[in-house]
Amino acid sequence: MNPPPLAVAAATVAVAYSGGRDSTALLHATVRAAVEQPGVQVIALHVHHGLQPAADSWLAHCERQCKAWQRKGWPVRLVHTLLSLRPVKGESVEAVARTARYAALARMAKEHGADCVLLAHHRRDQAETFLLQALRGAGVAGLAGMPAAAERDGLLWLRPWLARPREAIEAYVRRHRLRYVDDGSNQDVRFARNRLRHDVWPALSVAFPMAEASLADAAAWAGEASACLAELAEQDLHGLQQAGTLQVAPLLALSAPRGRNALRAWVRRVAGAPLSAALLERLWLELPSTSAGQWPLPGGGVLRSYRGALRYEADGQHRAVVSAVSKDASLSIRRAGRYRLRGWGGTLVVRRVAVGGVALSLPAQLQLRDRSGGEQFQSGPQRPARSLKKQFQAAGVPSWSRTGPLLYAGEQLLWVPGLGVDARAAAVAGEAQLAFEWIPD
Ligand SMILES: Nc1ncnc2c1ncn2[C@@H]1O[C@H](COP(=O)(O)OP(=O)(O)OP(=O)(O)O)[C@@H](O)[C@H]1O
Repeated sequence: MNPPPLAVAAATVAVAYSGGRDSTALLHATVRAAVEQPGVQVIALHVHHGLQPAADSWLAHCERQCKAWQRKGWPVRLVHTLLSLRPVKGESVEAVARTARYAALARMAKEHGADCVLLAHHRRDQAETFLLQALRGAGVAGLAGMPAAAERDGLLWLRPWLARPREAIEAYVRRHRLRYVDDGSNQDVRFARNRLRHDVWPALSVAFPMAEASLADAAAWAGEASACLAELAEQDLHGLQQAGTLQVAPLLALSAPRGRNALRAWVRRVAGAPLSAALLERLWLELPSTSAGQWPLPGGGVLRSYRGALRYEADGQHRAVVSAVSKDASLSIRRAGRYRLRGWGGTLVVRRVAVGGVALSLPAQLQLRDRSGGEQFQSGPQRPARSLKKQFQAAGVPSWSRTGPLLYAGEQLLWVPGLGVDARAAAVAGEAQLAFEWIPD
């Protein structure tokens, strides 16, 4: 089996290592590939969820395994986090564990200088995810399953074996006589994925021997469809957004599937959470006849329509929390993603773009500042630099769209919320570049 793509990774590569069969195989293959590339260090990240007594012995196993490989001179070390999760009644244990696990993995990776984390999901996991999503009635974004590569929390998350059949990983483990731990909770049929594995998959694979490959293909098609919908929404939102609001009349002039696609994407962007199917349905029915209305979002915040524009407002409780948190003065951005800045009361969304951004290297050390009054901003290459106040007035940026930090690299002003990139900092065409968007809470 091919080793994971270390070429894309930097000097330190992190592998999420539960001690189970798949991540043991991936860690082993990664460390062996690192042996061939002097200078590359592998860190095995283990999360102890604090949910099962047996988890102590899994951590001990992972420690022993990494020490044994170190004794062979292999460039690997274990880093772990102990959590003590106490899901409250009604919360899904799996969901709580997953959220906390990814947060712990991200924290450990960053602390130890890795900017890429490898996960050991394979083709069977993808096929199962597709089926589980379909059984939940998901749309194409859910059916797309897990991405092979994703940028999140300032890290690159890779699943190098996502297209590999499960049998190939089992064969690898046998060939190298790898020892791994068996998580007893995988037998617990209260969890949907375990029911699928134990009750459905054996029968399905006998009746349809190609099930794993076909379902993983279907997930890939759904992924393409989902990417097309996201692009279409991006294009549509370009003409529908005005100063942080969504213009209702042009939205409703789109065909229903296209308009709903744009509305879903906008809410996800401003509220940072998906719109439920039921609320989307309601909005689509009520927007045409409501001149001033409001629709609370289950995750907090409210959508308000007024004078033909739809706006998102975070709830008061949330705002109180924001004002109690101090404003970050610096930020390191090395890749696209959503950067939540609680003290500033919003989220900085960073995207890769072909034109109109700043060079990829500039945001690596950003300073975040409030307006002090003397700033000069240049809106185009042939334009004079003018005070921010004049630029805001000329561009008709309302006061509530002027919130958010000014972004600087050293003393160079890069970007201003509501105005965009300062022309003096703009990247040249063809250069790798990033664009920003400020979304207030
Ligand atoms: N406790 C953990 N600590 C670190 N990484 C984890 C942990 N649990 C899961 N992962 C990572 O997420 C991947 C998927 O986890 P999941 O629980 O779905 O699979 P799994 O069948 O337990 O995988 P494995 O056989 O490697 O344990 C794992 O392969 C591993 O890379």
